[in-house]
Formats: sequence, C-alpha cells, structure tokens
Amino acid sequence: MASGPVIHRVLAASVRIADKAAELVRQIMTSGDLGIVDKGGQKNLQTKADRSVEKLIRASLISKFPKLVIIGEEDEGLDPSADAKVDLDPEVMKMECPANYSTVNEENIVVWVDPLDGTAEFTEGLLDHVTILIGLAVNGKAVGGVVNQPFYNYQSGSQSQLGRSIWGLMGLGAFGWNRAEPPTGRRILITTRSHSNKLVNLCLESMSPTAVERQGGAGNKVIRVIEGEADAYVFASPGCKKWDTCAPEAILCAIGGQLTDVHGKKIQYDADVKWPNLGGVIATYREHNTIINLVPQEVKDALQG
Ligand SMILES: Nc1ncnc2c1ncn2[C@@H]1O[C@H](COP(=O)(O)O)[C@@H](OP(=O)(O)O)[C@H]1O
Ligand SMILES: [Mg+2]
Ligand SMILES: [Mg+2]
Ligand SMILES: [Mg+2]
Repeated sequence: MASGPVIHRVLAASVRIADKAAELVRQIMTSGDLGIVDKGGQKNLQTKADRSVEKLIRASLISKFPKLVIIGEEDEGLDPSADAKVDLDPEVMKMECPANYSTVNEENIVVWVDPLDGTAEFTEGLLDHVTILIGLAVNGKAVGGVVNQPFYNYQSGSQSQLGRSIWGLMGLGAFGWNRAEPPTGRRILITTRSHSNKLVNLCLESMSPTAVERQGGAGNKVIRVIEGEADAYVFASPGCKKWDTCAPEAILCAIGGQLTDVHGKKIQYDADVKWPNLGGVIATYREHNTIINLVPQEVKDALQG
C-alpha cells in the first residue's frame, strides 16, 4: 500500500467510492423502482438508493481500512455481498498531504456517511439537489470529505458529463468547484425546501434577505454557497444530523468558509456525539459573523446546541 498519512488514502478511496455510489444511484433512478420507505416524522423518507449506497460505501471502506469508525444515516450493517472493490483516486493521491496528518491513525478517523442527501427531492425528481456525502473527522473536527452530485449536468444535454465530485482536506484545499463572485450588497439565503417550520422562517425573515432560495440537501446548499449562487445557508432547526454537515463543512472550511450552529459555535464530530445538530446550521463563504449577528434571540433561545 502507498505510504504517507492514512487519511490521504482514506480520502482518495472515498472519492472513488462516491463515484461508484453515484453510478448506483443513477441506475436505481433509471430502473424506476425507488423502494420508498417512510421513516416517520416530517418528510423523512428512505429509498433503495439510500440503503444500497450506504452498504456499498461501508463495505468498500471497511475492506481497505478495517479500523475506521463509520457512522451512516441508514445504519445498514456490513453486507458481505456488497461491491467492495475500491481503488485510490489518482487526482487525490498526486497532491501533497499536509504533514500534520502523519500522526492520525486509521482508528482515529470517524467517517460520517450520508448515502443520499436530499432524499425527499430525489423522490420528486429534483435530481440536482441530491448528493452523496462522505465526511472525515479527526479529534471531533470535520477535516476532509467528498460531496458527489450524481446528477450534476442532467439538464445540460447528452454531450455533458453527468455527475461530479467535489473533495477537500483542511490544510490542502478543495477541488472540483467553480465560483462566480457574487455582487456586493446581495444577500441570498438558501434553506430547506421540505423541512421548514416557523422558527426556520422567522430566522430567515429577520435577516433582511434580498431573496430566499428553497432547495433540498445540506450538501447541495453548501455547494451553492461555495459557488456563489447563495450567500448563506441558514437552517434554524435541529433537523440536520452530523452526516449532513461533516463533508460539506470540511470542504467549505478548507477554502476559508465557515459552517457553525446559529450561535457561531463549531459542530463536534466525535464518534459518541448526539447525531442531531441541535444548534441548527449556518454556512457562509465569507462574512460569517455578519449572518450570525442577525440571528434573533428567540431562535438562539430555541436552539440550545
Ligand atoms: N425535520 C427533519 N426531520 C428529518 N430529517 C431532517 C429534518 N430536517 C432536515 N433533515 C435532514 O437534513 C438534510 C437536509 O434537509 P433539507 O433537504 O430539508 O435541507 C436531509 O437529509 P436526507 O435527505 O439525507 O435525509 C433531511 O432529511
Ligand atoms: Mg434521510
Ligand atoms: Mg442528509
Ligand atoms: Mg440521507
């Protein structure tokens, strides 16, 4: 096996696994048999894609890195029949991994897996809201990850390549994205489409937005912020879980952005944390404190992370 910090190889494998998972998601969509299960609560759905992709990611990572701690949304056990073949992505491997990761062992890495983010939108055919998220945490911090968009370009015609992966590592940067610098004075806030409530809306209204975009998926919304389509992702709700934010946070922070709760506090990703992000989520590419300072007291009181 290649030398260097193990997290470098885990990340390189995760990029390839996410590509393989994206292929599986596209196959399931094409088959037309989504196998939708209602997990209960507000638009809390699961499909065959969520189940199969989590099995694929888990089996693939464990086959190469048996000591990783893996926490996935769908809690699918290890499936011996899942496709576990995996290579290391050469684009990731050709980068120089920062030396500070050399002391991180396999068993120190917690992998937060959201096999399909934006499931509600997936079932409604809003395919560009869907992502596959593999986040790597060390010492409770989100440090690396992959956000794969299996249907990127799906409306751009058959000449365009379908799907893409964005990946990043703190100290190295993030790759696979393009930013269009937004005009000054604009404040487009992006938020949930399927999981709104009074508090979510109160928070948005208090921030004097120039527009509010409602889209599915935490991964999708963070990418929109990174690429300059929105100025902040604001979700004043405890509905997002650690697997929704770990990979997007690592990528955003690797390029100088921030993702915190509504109090401006960093989210912790140790293996034994509670899964919900009880303090809500706010993500920005810049001027994070400006947005945090606009969170009303009522929202802060309701979301005691
Ligand atoms: N009230 C709630 N109940 C269950 N899941 C919620 C939720 N609010 C947000 N989420 C989850 O957080 C992620 C982002 O939410 P949204 O798309 O509404 O912005 C989605 O992940 P999944 O699609 O992976 O389940 C969604 O299910
Ligand atoms: Mg879900
Ligand atoms: Mg999710
Ligand atoms: Mg999910």
